[in-house]
Amino acid sequence: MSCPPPPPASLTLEQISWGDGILKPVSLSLGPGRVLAVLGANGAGKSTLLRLIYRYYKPQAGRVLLDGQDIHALPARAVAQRVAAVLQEQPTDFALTVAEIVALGRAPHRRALSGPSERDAHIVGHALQRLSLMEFAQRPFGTLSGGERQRVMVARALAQEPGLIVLDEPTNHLDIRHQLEVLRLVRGLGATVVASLHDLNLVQGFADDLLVLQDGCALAFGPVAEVLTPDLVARAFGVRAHPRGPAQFDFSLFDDMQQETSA
Ligand SMILES: Nc1ncnc2c1ncn2[C@@H]1O[C@H](COP(=O)(O)OP(=O)(O)OP(=O)(O)O)[C@@H](O)[C@H]1O
Repeated sequence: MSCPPPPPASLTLEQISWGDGILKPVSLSLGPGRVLAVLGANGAGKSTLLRLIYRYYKPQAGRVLLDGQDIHALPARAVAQRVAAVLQEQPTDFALTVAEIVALGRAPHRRALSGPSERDAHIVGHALQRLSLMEFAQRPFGTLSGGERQRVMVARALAQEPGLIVLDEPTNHLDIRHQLEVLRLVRGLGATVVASLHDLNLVQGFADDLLVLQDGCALAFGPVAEVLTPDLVARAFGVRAHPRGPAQFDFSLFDDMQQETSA
């Protein structure tokens, strides 16, 4: 059964602010399929911004537009059909199996009181496969490692078939191979993506655009290659960015390397 991917969403933030200065007015526009990384020191306002985008918070002022429509003028269910969030907080219902957690991603698409359809089961199976979780499908979620749980959360978002996927530090708990795999997978979904990251080295190769926050203010926004400069790193994080020395490595997946070698 083929499942055409959902169309990517466009996202516009119009002067959104929250919490009496915790997030000061931020504006930006992302075209369908763009990947935005959000960077900033601890407490800069990244999670707050993400919560406004996935409709967990309502802006104190301003609007979040999804495909041109204010998300607070839309029913919550309509937003849930278009926006998936992968959060740092994970489900506490540890008794559910991995397959059951991933199947929760289908909930916004189901009619009240109706059970999972054949298509739902297919999409859940596909999401488990893409995150290499088939062997864990019947394991209780609570028995998984932190990294395995994080992959389950990404699989649940995938099962939701979103047009916009919001991820709060998606590489937390992941070893270097799974970090690269998850970011490549998220990038390859074709959805519009907003992800907060702490590792500056992961931004290049993952994101098209970069938003840097500092003390709740947008310090910079634009294409990664233009925005991510030593000067910006110094201002946002208070550290000096050095060119890589001989004991430093850039990492890539083996199949990426094979493609590069055969190119
Ligand atoms: N509900 C709240 N009430 C009061 N202060 C809050 C609330 N939510 C967030 N804050 C404060 O707002 C600031 C921004 O928090 P936020 O979680 O958005 O930062 P962050 O950039 O995601 O940080 P980190 O990298 O540490 O996860 C922090 O100083 C935080 O303590």
